[in-house]
Amino acid sequence: MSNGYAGRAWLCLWHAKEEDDSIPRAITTFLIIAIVTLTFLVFSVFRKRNNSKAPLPPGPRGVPFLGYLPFLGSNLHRKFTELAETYGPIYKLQLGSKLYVVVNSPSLAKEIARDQDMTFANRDPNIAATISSYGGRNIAFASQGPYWRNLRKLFVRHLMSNASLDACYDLRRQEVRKVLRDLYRKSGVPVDIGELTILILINAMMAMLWGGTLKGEKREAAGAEFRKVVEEFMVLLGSPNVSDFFPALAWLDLQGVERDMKRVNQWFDDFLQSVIDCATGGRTNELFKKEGESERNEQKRDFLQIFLDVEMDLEDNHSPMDKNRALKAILKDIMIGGTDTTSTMVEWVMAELLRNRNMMDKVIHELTEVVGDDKMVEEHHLPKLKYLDAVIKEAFRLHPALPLLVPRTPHASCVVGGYTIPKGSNVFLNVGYIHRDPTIWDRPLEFRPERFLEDPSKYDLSGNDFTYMPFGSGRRMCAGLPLAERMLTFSLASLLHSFEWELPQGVELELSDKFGIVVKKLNPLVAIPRPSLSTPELYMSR
Ligand code: HEM
Repeated sequence: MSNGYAGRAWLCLWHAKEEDDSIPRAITTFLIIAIVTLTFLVFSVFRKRNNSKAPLPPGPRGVPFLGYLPFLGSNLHRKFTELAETYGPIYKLQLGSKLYVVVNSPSLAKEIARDQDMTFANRDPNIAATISSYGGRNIAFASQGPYWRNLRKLFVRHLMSNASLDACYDLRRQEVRKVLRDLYRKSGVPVDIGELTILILINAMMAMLWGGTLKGEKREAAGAEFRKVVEEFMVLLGSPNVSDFFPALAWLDLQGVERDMKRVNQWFDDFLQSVIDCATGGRTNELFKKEGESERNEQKRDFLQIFLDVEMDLEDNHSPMDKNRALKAILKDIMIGGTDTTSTMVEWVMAELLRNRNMMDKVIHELTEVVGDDKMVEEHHLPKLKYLDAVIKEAFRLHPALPLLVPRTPHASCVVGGYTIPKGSNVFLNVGYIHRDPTIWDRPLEFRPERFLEDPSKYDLSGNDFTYMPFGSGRRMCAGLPLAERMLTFSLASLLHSFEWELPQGVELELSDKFGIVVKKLNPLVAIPRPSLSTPELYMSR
């Protein structure tokens, strides 16, 4: 019987005389209620089956409208760890109108980053990231597809290859040597290690990006300005923004994040454009003509020059303007993705070594053996520094710069660990938690580099072992790993070989951290350098 027919029958019977029709009327009413209920039940079961057989992951309850937002606090990584203790290997959080899923076990991380890597290969950039990436058009935030694939291929093949990195070694070495010279002059004076290393990283990155293009004072001036801009950029990228949790309110830009990011981004953009113009000797639309070629320095091939010479296959649109934008997006990927992360790790390693003097002694002993105290560190020494390598790996385990990686977004609903992860949700791989899991690591809170020496082939940084992945894993893992490894080890080896480091008198070293897009030490590390090389002339070498 259709609902329309049942409805008409019920109306007829209802208007019949009460005394004649009370029984049929009751039966009909009962039948109609039964049919409507049955239809509703069948429909909801059918809908549930159609959607998925698996439930959503468990998770804490929030409050109406805001979800779990009021309970998150400012140290996201610690809150996520606390929740993992209660809800287990996978849980969900409703934050405003968005659903977040946190994964806390190696086996589920493998399901995401290997078994279903393709499904989870998208990102959902927040508003600040969307602005800074030209609407998700850089490597870090582009959705997977031909554009992202080609951009990443270009980056990895042409910039991160051993040949390219060897070709620009001289450019980054000069920057490290310059800092060592300055430090020599400041011997005995307390130094903020974080400030020192971000300076090394920004100057070295700038040298590699356009060091053969922009020289001398122009570059020095740009370095100081750049540091301020990169800092502001990182704060804006990591700020919790109401507009991200409630897209319907985004037009109000309540915290002004969108406004501020547009301003900072404009500075960045103008600067990059002027460097590109300088390299090409022409305007944007002449980018891929070879007019500026004669002025280029072929001896020191910077990244910009490598890029300008490469055929860019960006698939969707081949207009010169688009290539120009892709180029700027990649330059930003390197400046933003590569400087703060690497310098933060230098600071963590130095802090752990200053706290564990016996390990510091072992590192110094190894450097003396491999390099000699009458020489400066060179990149060819690095593969022989096995103990320093283990110290760095252990620092990545206990203090991963991005303990939640960069969230991934599935392009379709799927099932992980028996739970549905809906399309479009944001998925965090909680690497910080996995790296301290006592079921995986013996005495996980101890800093013990020896664990990486026991079986050196077991752990590397390439994300193949899901118990250890400070650079992520799968197709979205860090694209800059080869450069990060070289820069981090070279900077640390140079600082530790050229100087003895000690804490200022009375300073108590503690290792608490603070959450941000990169997790840093809460209190800056301050230490005093004293020259340790055999002759002062070595510090003056270039
Ligand atoms: C110690 C230094 C660094 C650490 C700890 C680090 C860590 C990471 C992590 C965890 C991710 C996300 C991986 C994922 O989602 O699975 C990432 C992505 C990325 N990193 Fe790094 N990174 C470092 C240095 C660098 C450097 C030096 C560069 C550039 C030269 C760089 C460029 C990128 C890019 C472009 C992405 C996005 C990849 C994509 O989405 O396809 N990173 N990095």
